[in-house]
Amino acid sequence: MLFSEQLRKAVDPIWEASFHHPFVKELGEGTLDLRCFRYYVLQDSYYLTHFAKVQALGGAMADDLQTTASMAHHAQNTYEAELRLHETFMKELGITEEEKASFVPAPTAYAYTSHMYRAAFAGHFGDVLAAILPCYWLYYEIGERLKHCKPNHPIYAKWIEAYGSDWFKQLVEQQIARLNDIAETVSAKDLERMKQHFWISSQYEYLFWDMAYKLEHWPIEEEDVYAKERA
Ligand SMILES: Cc1ncc(C[n+]2csc(CCO)c2C)c(N)n1
Repeated sequence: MLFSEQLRKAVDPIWEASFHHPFVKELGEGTLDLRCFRYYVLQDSYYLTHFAKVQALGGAMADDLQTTASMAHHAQNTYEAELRLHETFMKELGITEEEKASFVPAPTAYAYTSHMYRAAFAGHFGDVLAAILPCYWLYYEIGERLKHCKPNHPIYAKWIEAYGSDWFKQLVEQQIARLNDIAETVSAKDLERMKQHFWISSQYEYLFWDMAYKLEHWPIEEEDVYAKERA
């Protein structure tokens, strides 16, 4: 069994939980509360900024120049495809500069991005790839599942379109193939560590939906901007 297949099997219950999370289901149905999506877009912009940095770190850690160049290209892609999409959403949702300036990463967004840096710190390029692969792969599977949903909210339809597209499929396949190539060359101990990064990232992907659905916040905050909305 390919290393990627072993990983996919190990996280199946976690990914199933993501597929059935109310955030994902309601996004597909178009019934998701816009406050949750708005919150998600802000937290995800923070996440993507760090994701691009981790991709660039991975590029710096790669053994060959082709992979370095490819990872740098992927980092640019995160900016061009996803962060720009979020910028459009922010405009459409009327998120103000003031709101952006007072942004605070939520506990889960902070923990998830920290996990990716920690994986990078663990050793080699394979660690980085294993930690970032669920982001590509899970979103691809969600995109495939939601592809046929026609939520009557244009923002949700645009989100689904982004992840259900063919360019995205190629991106995911390329990273899976890369991970399998690396798996052939590293030790059993390395593979175990990579498996753990993948598993933890999968758990955080689930937590990320949950964070947005519940408008998660730190237990003690000077000014809780979401307190009024939760009340
Ligand atoms: C929490 C969270 N996880 C995964 C993605 C999806 N994603 C993030 S970077 C990347 C690769 C380059 O586009 C992909 C697919 C997201 N947006 N937010």
